[in-house]
Amino acid sequence: MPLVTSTKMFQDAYAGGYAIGAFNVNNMEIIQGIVDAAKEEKSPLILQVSAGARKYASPIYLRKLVEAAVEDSGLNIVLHLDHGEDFEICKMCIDDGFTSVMIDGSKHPFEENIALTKKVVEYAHAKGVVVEAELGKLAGIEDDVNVSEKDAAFTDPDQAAEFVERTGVDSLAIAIGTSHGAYKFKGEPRLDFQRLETITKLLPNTPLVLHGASTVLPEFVELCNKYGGNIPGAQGVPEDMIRQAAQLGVCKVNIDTDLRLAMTAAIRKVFMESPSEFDPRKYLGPGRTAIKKMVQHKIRNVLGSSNRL
Ligand SMILES: O=C(CO)COP(=O)(O)O
Ligand SMILES: O=C[C@H](O)COP(=O)(O)O
Ligand SMILES: [Zn+2]
Ligand SMILES: [Zn+2]
Repeated sequence: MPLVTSTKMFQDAYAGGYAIGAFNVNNMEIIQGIVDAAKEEKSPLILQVSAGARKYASPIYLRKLVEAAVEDSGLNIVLHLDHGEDFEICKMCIDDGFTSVMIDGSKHPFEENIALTKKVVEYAHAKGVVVEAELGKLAGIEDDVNVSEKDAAFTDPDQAAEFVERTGVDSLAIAIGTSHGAYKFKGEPRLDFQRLETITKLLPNTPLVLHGASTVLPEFVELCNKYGGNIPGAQGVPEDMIRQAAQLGVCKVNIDTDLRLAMTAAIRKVFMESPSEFDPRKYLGPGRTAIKKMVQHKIRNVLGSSNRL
């Protein structure tokens, strides 16, 4: 089985009202945990690599590990660049065999974002690679932010329609109130579902992407803290909101923080309970198992992508 693009995965997910998990990978244990879970759940899968991950593990190691995962699992897997910030990194990944890239031009003015995205789309499509772009600012929106500030940060539906039309991009990451990391909301979690519905109406059949979609399950924060961690006040996107988003055109759900928390909790537990242990396999192994359980939970209970191969 080869690396594949997300085109068919997204079509099926859109029609079925479920979403595909896009999980960030940084090393062998993380990749193995995720792929094992997807295999057991018979789920489509996107593995995504950030610039930071490429710097940490080196591009060739990550690519070869993902190739090994494809060969070993027999799964169709999408290899995706997460948050590519310029044309060069997108080109590098496309030339390197990635099947999907994100060009994140969201920090640029609208017209510049369009020009940059279009350039990546032209290069990628010529090589059979698909492209995700982003419109709107993902930074966490606090309760005391007023309506016009929120309007400026969240994705404008009319602009989204124009953006997709003019760039020919394959999927679009939108800002409706999520943010990266473990501290997403100060008060009650809230996402702008009305905005999401408007975007979906204006862009029927365009797969939407939700970044910053970790739930930050209290159980795992508590485990980290119990075993010597210090992560106070962490809060993520409730699982029901992810389910709701998947019904409204969101086909790709990005998850990194929840994997980090699961792995960290498991490793902390070994360190606390077995202080004389110093074989890395004895803590990286449980870390890998924790990743697998977390991904299995997401696929089965939140994203709805089990048995969708
Ligand atoms: O959006 C993400 C990667 O692009 C990850 O989001 P989380 O920090 O919520 O896991
Ligand atoms: O969107 C960000 C992802 O969580 C990746 O994070 P990173 O840049 O620390 O690798
Ligand atoms: Zn962004
Ligand atoms: Zn992201």
